[in-house]
Parts: sequence; C-alpha cells; structure tokens
Amino acid sequence: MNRIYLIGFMGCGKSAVGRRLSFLLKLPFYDMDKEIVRQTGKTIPEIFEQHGEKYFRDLETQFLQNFKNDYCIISTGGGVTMRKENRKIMRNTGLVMFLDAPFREIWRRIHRDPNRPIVRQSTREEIEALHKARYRDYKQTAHITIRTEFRTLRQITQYAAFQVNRLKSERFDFN
Ligand SMILES: Nc1ncnc2c1ncn2[C@@H]1O[C@H](COP(=O)(O)OP(=O)(O)OP(=O)(O)O)[C@@H](O)[C@H]1O
Ligand SMILES: O=C(O)C1=C[C@@H](O)[C@@H](O)[C@H](O)C1
Ligand SMILES: [Mg+2]
Repeated sequence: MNRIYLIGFMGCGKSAVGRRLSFLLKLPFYDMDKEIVRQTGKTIPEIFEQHGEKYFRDLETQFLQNFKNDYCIISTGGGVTMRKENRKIMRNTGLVMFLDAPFREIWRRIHRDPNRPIVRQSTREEIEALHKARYRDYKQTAHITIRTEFRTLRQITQYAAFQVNRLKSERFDFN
C-alpha cells in the first residue's frame, strides 16, 4: 500500500495534479498514458486507430500488472477503472484518489484537444453520458474523493498531500 493513484475522467487534472504532488511529496511521478506512449513508440490516437480500443485497454492492464515501483505517484488514464482487474490492482497496491470535476468544466478543457481519441469521435452528449456511466466506478474505486470545483491546481495538490500525510501513520509507510 505505498503508491498514490490519481483517477478520474479525462481533463479532471490527474496529470497536472500528479506532477505537482510529486514535487511536493518528493516522490517519483509516472503518467500511465505517457508510459504507454513511451513503451509502444506510438501516440494514443495512433494506438486507437491502428489497433483499436481493446488493445489500448490491454496495454493499461499490462502496465498495472507489470509495474514494480513503490513510493510513487501514478496518474492514470481516464478509462482505467473500466476493468475490474485494474480497479482491484489499484485498491490493493496504493491509495486511490478520485479528482471529481464537474462535467461542464471537463468539457471546456477537453473538447478541442486532438490527443483524446474518444473525444474526437463523439458528441458532447455522448461524452457526458460516458462521464455519468463511469462516475460510480471512480467513486467506488477511490479511497478518497477530492472535489476540484473552485479549487486551483495548487489547492488541490495541497489538499491531496494533506490527505496522504494524514493516512501515512495508519496505512502507509512513506519515509
Ligand atoms: N483545478 C484546475 N484548475 C485549472 N486548470 C486545471 C485544473 N485541473 C486541470 N486543469 C487543466 O486542465 C487541463 C487538463 O488536465 P490534465 O491533462 O491534468 O487532465 P487528465 O485528468 O490528466 O486528463 P486525461 O485523462 O485525458 O489524461 C490541463 O491544461 C490542466 O492544467
Ligand atoms: O477516458 C478515456 O477512455 C481515455 C483517457 C485518456 O487518459 C487516455 O487514456 C485515452 O485517451 C482514453
Ligand atoms: Mg492525463
């Protein structure tokens, strides 16, 4: 139990908060999407186009199964909680934090980003339905939910660090 996973929908701030939290807590930072891009030598849109979504989901599961490092921050892909196996690995190997952002804010951040293939292929209504459909899994997988509305990245990061420090003596053995 000594990793910190950040989960949540596309654009909720997992990568941005993860990077800041790693500075604050002085722990290494891994971004699952970036690790998959590095390992395959392909961008995420290329993986989706050339191999399909299932192949990408398999890469996510393999990443979680094979990852060996402890004492680190991991920002996950927005779809990582779709698979039960992934949810189980994360719950069992770390503290899981859900960054809960309102959909209108998420949409404002992601709708023009060409690097999110699911957004490129869908309407706003479809993405909103996906957000709704995934919400329960984010909530249930997380040990802690952080509502991000009206909070800056700095405030969210500080709150996340506070929660980690609070739990440290109980469940973690960070040094
Ligand atoms: N609380 C916030 N306040 C202001 N800007 C934010 C906040 N959270 C995230 N952002 C900005 O929104 C954009 C999307 O955030 P980020 O890339 O971290 O999302 P993500 O959860 O990693 O998405 P994905 O699942 O697609 O990788 C970034 O430009 C980030 O700086
Ligand atoms: O929500 C999703 O399904 C995704 C989110 C991104 O982080 C990437 O993992 C990819 O674009 C798929
Ligand atoms: Mg990200």
